Amino acid sequence: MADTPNTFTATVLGFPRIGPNRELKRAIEGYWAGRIDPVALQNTARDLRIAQLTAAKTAGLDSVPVGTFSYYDQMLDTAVLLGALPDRVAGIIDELQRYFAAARGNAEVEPLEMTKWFDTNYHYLVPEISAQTAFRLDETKLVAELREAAELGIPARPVVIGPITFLKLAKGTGDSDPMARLDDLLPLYEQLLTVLARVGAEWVQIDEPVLVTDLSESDLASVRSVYQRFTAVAERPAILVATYFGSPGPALAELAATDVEGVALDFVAGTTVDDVAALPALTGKLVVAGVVDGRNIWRTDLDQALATASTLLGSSRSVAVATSCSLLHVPYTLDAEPDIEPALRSWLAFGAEKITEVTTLATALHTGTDAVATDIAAARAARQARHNDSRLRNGTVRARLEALAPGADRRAPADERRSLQQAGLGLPTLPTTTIGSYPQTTQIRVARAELRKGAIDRAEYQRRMRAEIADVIELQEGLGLDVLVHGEPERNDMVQYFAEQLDGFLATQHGWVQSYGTRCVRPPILFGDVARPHPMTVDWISYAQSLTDKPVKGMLTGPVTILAWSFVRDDQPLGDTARQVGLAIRDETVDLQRAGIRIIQVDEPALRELLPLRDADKPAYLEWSVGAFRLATSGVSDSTQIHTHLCYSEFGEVIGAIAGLDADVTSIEAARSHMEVLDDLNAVGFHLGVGPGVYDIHSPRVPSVDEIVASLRAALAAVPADRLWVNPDCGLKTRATDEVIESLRNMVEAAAALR
Ligand SMILES: CN1c2c(nc(N)[nH]c2=O)NC[C@@H]1CNc1ccc(C(=O)N[C@@H](CCC(=O)N[C@@H](CCC(=O)N[C@@H](CCC(=O)O)C(=O)O)C(=O)O)C(=O)O)cc1
Ligand SMILES: N[C@@H](CCS)C(=O)O
Ligand SMILES: [Zn+2]
Repeated sequence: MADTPNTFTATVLGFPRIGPNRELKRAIEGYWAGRIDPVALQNTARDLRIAQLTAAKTAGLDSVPVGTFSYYDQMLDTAVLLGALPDRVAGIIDELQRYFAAARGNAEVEPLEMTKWFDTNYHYLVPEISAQTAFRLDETKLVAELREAAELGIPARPVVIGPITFLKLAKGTGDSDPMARLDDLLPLYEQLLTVLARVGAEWVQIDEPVLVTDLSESDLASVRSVYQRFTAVAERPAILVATYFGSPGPALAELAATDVEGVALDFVAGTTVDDVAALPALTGKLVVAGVVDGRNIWRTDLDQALATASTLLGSSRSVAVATSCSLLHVPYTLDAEPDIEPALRSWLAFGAEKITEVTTLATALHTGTDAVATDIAAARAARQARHNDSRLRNGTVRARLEALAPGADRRAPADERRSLQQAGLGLPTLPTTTIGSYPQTTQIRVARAELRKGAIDRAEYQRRMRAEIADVIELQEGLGLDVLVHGEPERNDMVQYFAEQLDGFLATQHGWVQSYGTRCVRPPILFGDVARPHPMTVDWISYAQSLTDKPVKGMLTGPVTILAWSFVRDDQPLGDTARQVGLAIRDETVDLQRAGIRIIQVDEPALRELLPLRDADKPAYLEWSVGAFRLATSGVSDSTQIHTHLCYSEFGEVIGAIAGLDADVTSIEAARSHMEVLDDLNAVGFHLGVGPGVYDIHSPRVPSVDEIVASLRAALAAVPADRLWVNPDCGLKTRATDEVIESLRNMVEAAAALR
């Protein structure tokens, strides 16, 4: 390692990988379905990587991340890199098949668990580490991608997830704590450093986002010892440790105390120039300044970003301009959105535009502002125009929120509501229901695509969706479910659907972002005050209710989830925006009730996801998030039953907040954690209705009646029968119709057997 490595000036921390037109999604799904062979898949992947590398170099990045491409997920790739796939897939000889078996399971093996990547809407696969995991370096993928970039003359910087993040996010199997295996993992990283140096890497980026969470003293000590140890490797690239999604807080001093050559810091999500100035030990290092937001889509305030970078230059040896995190979390380019109105468009920057912002800032920082004066002036004008735009403020909504009485988000005591609701609904004990969506068949998506292209008109679209609703109602009546749903066929997505109908939001046509594996979402852009110009769901639900005497649940997405899965405005506190969305949903509940709907479910699967990463910030978040939900659900009368639904997370830290939501019935993912959530709810005095998911909808496997009876018996050990509901873990939109019918038939039979 040379004493002074060549530094760089402009970079991003990682790239999206699905392809600008979701080419990778289509290729992988084609490979799974046997439509294309592995070579065709690999060719698509290579073409996407090469296009991206070339574009990055052309745009002027002088260090380009390599290795952030993935067929499914970067944590899974790291498990492959370290030989840490679970034994149950070891017998699968074909590498690609083994990889996808770990990712999504097959008829014989269970996949790895999936969970949210910090506070984002991206899901990673959770590595399983035991005392026996036999780590073994397999650098094939990373080295191949590095060589691929080198052949194109790209100044490539390999990226790997660091050992502390890898182990802290892993799940211990047996009694073992993954962190106990840290010392066993370090020689592999040391070996990797040497391999990368020999292939020509001048720098390596080691991602340690876990450093922005609260760490124990011993973990902090590991930060210093691990990275100091890495610097002792004789033949290695310069080391850049990357943190993102927050400030590394005390971990920064530990890194500063080592001889690593650089640190990447997120100045959008909390790190400050003072944090850097306070650590003289950083003076000799490269600071990669994440001043361009990698997670949101607003055009950067170049004046402010440049001020930050310039100040840093005063206290560091060198400064590179960068995005705050990988571009994984934003769409590829604004070029794909010709329909966005020009004024609004000028406020935005997607992936490609962010790369340009980075190079503009790097030029300004290192060469002077003259060369980019026009760009800086244009950004300033766009920001000013956004600030002054009348659509940002809706006086009526603000006045309505101001005028709300202090008790407006409270309902009568739960027991009073319960008797009223039971008298009105007359449900049996252990009522059966589903979470809302039924399979989103190709037929449904094609109808929507045809509507978009103008091949069918709105009346025809409505006719087809009504036919879907009628089928789903008939199916549920046939199965003997007690509380029915309309099946959500008309929804492209449970957030986008609402955003498309609310003022203050902008929906994109092609702004796809990976959520997990090949599944993508198009987060709407929340740019201004939110208002509901007209009812959003009443016609569909009323139609469904007209087909049956059983109660049909109105189905809405809650304010916290709408925010979590949108690009949110950055010019006011999120809690204020949440109240505006809460008010819009409240109006919808009132209209549903007026239309004769007696049960309304308001989904909040993202309640846990938005929980701040540091303990100190959690109480304030829980206060506003619970408040926004209560505002959304307290406009109806006490005889209307409010349900909520939570999934996709470990609920431990939000269990008190779930009780605080005060929903009459909460359906909650529980099957995979064997109903443990019920004990947690009991521990916080939860006494409302609860529907712990009795089977896992993430797998195509049909649960038997006996299995569901066993789940229900486990639930009955924690919850009295008069509070227990029977439902799957989550919606059924990603499942096939045949599986759904069989599974629900067994679920209804299991409930009947226990009654
Ligand atoms: C519950 N989850 C959600 C999250 N975030 C959201 N914003 N929404 C969610 O529901 N986060 C946590 C989880 C993540 N889970 C999932 C599960 C499934 C998907 C998924 O299936 N995504 C689809 C795209 C869904 C969609 O927007 N559909 C649109 C457009 C459909 C489309 O691509 N049409 C084609 C033409 C028709 C065809 O050939 O199928 C086209 O336009 O080219 C719609 O239905 O109209 C996916 O395909 O990835 C996401 C997150
Ligand atoms: N009502 C939604 C919730 C998903 S979390 C559904 O059933 O798909
Ligand atoms: Zn769910």
